Amino acid sequence: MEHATESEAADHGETIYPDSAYGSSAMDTDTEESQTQSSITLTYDEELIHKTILVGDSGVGKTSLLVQFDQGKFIPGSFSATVGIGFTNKVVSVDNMKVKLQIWDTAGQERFRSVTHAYYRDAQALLLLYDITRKSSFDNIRAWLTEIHEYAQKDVVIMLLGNKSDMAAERVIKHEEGQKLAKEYGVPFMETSAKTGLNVELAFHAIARELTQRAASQPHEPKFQIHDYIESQKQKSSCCGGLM
Ligand SMILES: Nc1nc2c(ncn2[C@@H]2O[C@H](COP(=O)(O)OP(=O)(O)OP(=O)(O)O)[C@@H](O)[C@H]2O)c(=O)[nH]1
Repeated sequence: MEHATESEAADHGETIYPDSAYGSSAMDTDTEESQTQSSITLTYDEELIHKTILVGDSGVGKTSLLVQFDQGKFIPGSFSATVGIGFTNKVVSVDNMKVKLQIWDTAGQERFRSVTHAYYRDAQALLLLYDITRKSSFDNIRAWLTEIHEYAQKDVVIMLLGNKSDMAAERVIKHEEGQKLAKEYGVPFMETSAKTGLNVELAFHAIARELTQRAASQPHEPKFQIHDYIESQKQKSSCCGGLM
């Protein structure tokens, strides 16, 4: 099994999340409005912690998407590949309930694959990203899905995201291609931009809502329809802003 060391990270000029593979992380910011770990202790129900993992090829924008969701900003400039794995906690509201998303950001590079596989089985949701300007990242989605089916829980919620939608001039993967692939695998799909923030909140809120409804619903109750929710919220946000 490959392990990332700090000296290895320094050699490659990469970002490392110290000790994150063993349960703590430099990225553990535990925020709704950047709350600290201690201030949040009593504000959420322990049962409503949902583990979500970001996966996809190196450079598709996983870290950037998480930073945009957590801090509402995009840091342009040189690309610093993730080493190993790190997590960020973020509290979101679902129907007036506080729900904590523990979001694991994985390294897309092949050499860290065995490290990240170990985290799949605890994940309740998985955001699978490709870059709309890089065909290879889209072509690799099938291989990612094969891995996911091998290592993750059977009922894991998967969402396909075509990131970097702001880069219209460099686009090589059409929106419809992403939609078609997602349909083939029966997973929800949307295009996102970690730069402009397009659909970033929506992606994470849809996951939070789906997992919360699953946790709370009775067998006879109608199931939450994540596809319908995403479509309705896309329409709302293009007209009025804000998530319901
Ligand atoms: N224009 C644009 N650039 C983006 C977007 N998302 C990420 N980038 C850029 O793409 C590069 C890679 O982004 P990262 O977030 O580091 O990619 P990653 O998937 O976390 O990469 P690994 O850590 O190696 O797995 C960086 O230079 C980002 O600034 C986006 O939505 N739009």
